Amino acid sequence: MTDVLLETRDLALAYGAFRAVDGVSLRIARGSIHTVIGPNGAGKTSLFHCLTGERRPTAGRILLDGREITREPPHGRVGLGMSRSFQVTSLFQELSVHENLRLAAQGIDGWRALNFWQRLNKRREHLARADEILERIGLAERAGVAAGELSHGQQRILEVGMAICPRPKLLLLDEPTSGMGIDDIPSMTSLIGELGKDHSILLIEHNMSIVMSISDTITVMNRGQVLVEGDPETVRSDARVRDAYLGEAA
Ligand SMILES: Nc1ncnc2c1ncn2[C@@H]1O[C@H](COP(=O)(O)OP(=O)(O)OP(=O)(O)O)[C@@H](O)[C@H]1O
Repeated sequence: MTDVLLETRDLALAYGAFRAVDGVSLRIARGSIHTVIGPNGAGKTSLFHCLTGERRPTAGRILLDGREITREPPHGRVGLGMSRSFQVTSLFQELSVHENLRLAAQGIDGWRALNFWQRLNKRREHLARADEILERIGLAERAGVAAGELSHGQQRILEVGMAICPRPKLLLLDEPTSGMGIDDIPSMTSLIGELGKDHSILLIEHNMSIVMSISDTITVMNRGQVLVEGDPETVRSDARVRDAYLGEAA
């Protein structure tokens, strides 16, 4: 085992002649919260899509735990321990909060192949996992409510809970606070900070106060490339970062 959980080497994604991701080399340390920021159009979402397997990079490599996954399809990456929460809501709206979590815990067990007793044991395990996650994400009191009845912010929190149910090696979060009301943002921030204690997380986030308060490492992208990387203090005080964001405002 190395300390680097996810690595990209000279990763590129071109749309026609335009290189949205242009030679990005990242090293995500095991056990860290690593955030990618950058002005609009910097290439963050394109990078994220390469990592999840939704987009095939035009050049470069991706390694998870030292294993090449560059050509692995999205479901293969999930099987290898990468889990993501979605920007668009992906819950079963009619099912209860608890049932959504149980289904997520059941995830990739492929339990149709198991015998009856194993199935029963697995079911107990999944129920226990759902209970544990309910507590962890602070939705225990809403366990029996249909997911569709939750506030938007609570739905986003449930999505993160579902993403951690199968005990992923790496949790990928794409703008978990997008569309959230100001009142819900602190719960999401503290949830991610809390999860960072025993998970490795790659986060894409616009909200600077969140980024600065919970990240161990920040990679700043600009025009498809890595502009600066370091801890929050280093990034905050870097003139190139200020210039990139000022350029965006202009
Ligand atoms: N499917 C596509 N076809 C062509 N160009 C695209 C496509 N998707 C994104 N782009 C372009 O690639 C560049 C990077 O976009 P991307 O969405 O990755 O940036 P981003 O950093 O996530 O931006 P934002 O913060 O606005 O979401 C932008 O100039 C965008 O217009």
